[in-house]
Amino acid sequence: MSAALQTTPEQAGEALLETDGVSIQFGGLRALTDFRLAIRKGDLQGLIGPNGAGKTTAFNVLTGVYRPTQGSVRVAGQRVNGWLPHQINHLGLARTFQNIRLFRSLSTLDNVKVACRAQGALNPEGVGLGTKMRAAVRNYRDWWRAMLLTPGFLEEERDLTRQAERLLEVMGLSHRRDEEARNLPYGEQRRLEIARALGTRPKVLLLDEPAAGMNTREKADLMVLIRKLRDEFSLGILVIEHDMKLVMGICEQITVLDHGETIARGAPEQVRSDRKVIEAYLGDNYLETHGGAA
Ligand SMILES: Nc1ncnc2c1ncn2[C@@H]1O[C@H](COP(=O)(O)OP(=O)(O)OP(=O)(O)O)[C@@H](O)[C@H]1O
Repeated sequence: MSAALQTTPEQAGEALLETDGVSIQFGGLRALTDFRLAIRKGDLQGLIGPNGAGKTTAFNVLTGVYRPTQGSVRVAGQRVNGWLPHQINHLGLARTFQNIRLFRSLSTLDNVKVACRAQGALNPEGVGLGTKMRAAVRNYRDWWRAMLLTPGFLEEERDLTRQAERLLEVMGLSHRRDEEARNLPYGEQRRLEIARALGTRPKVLLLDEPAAGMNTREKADLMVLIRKLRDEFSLGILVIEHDMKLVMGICEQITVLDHGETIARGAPEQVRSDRKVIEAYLGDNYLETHGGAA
C-alpha cells in the first residue's frame, strides 16, 4: 500500500459513516473492491476516478441501493447492510444524484417540504412488523388530521413550511419558492436537490457530481456553499466530482478509485502528485499544468 493509501490523522471523534472492506460484484465484474472510508463530523472529503471507476456504485452501497457482496457499512454506529435507503436516511445519511431526481411538477418549496415531512414520518429503529404496523396506524391518523384540518395539523404544516423556506434561503432559492421544479435553470435544480437532501436533517451528506452542468461562476459559488453547509449544519460531506478545481479546492482528503480499487488516498497535494493517479485519471496534461509528480 502506498503512503497515500494510509489512513490520515483525522481520527478524532466517532465516524458517522464507516465502511470496512466493502466489495460488490455484478456478475463477473468487481465494481468495488475492499472499499474503506470513514466520514466524521466536519469532514469534507472527495471521491474521484475515471468513468466507470466505481464512484456511484460506492454511493449506492453506502445508501442502501445496493447490498455489498462483502464487508460492512455503518451509519451512526449501526451496521446497515441490507437496510432500505429510507431507513438509512433516517439514521442521518442523505444524498443527491448524478441525474437530478426532483419532483418535477411540484413547486420548489414543496420539493423540500416533502423531505422535511418524510424525516418526521418514520421510525428508523427496526424493520419488523411492529414498525410497519405503527407506521400504518400513523398514516391513517395523519390522513384524518389532514382531512379535518385539525389545529395540530395546521401548526405542523406551518412548521414544515418554515423549515423548507429556511433551507431555500440557505441555498439561494427563495426567489424560486413557488415555481415548478422543472422550470428552474439546471444549476438551481442541482441546488434544490441539495436543499431537499438537507430537509431530511442528515449528519452526512453525499453529493454526486454537484457541479455537473454548471458554469464557472456557479461552480465557484457552489464551492463556497458546500463549505458553508458543512459548517452551518455540522455535517460530514463526501463529494464525487470530475471538476478537479472544485475537488482540490474544497476537500481536505480525497480517495481515488480506479476499476473499483482504491489507488490513492490523502490530501489534495498528495493525491494530485501521485503517479498512479496521474496515469489512471489526471493525465500528464494535468501534470504539466499543475506541477511535478512524486
Ligand atoms: N447495477 C449494475 N449492474 C451491472 N453493472 C453495474 C451496475 N452498476 C454499476 N455497474 C458497473 O460498475 C462499474 C462502475 O460504475 P459506476 O457507475 O459506479 O462508475 P462511476 O465511477 O460512477 O463512473 P462515472 O464517473 O462515469 O459516473 C461500471 O463498469 C458499471 O458499468
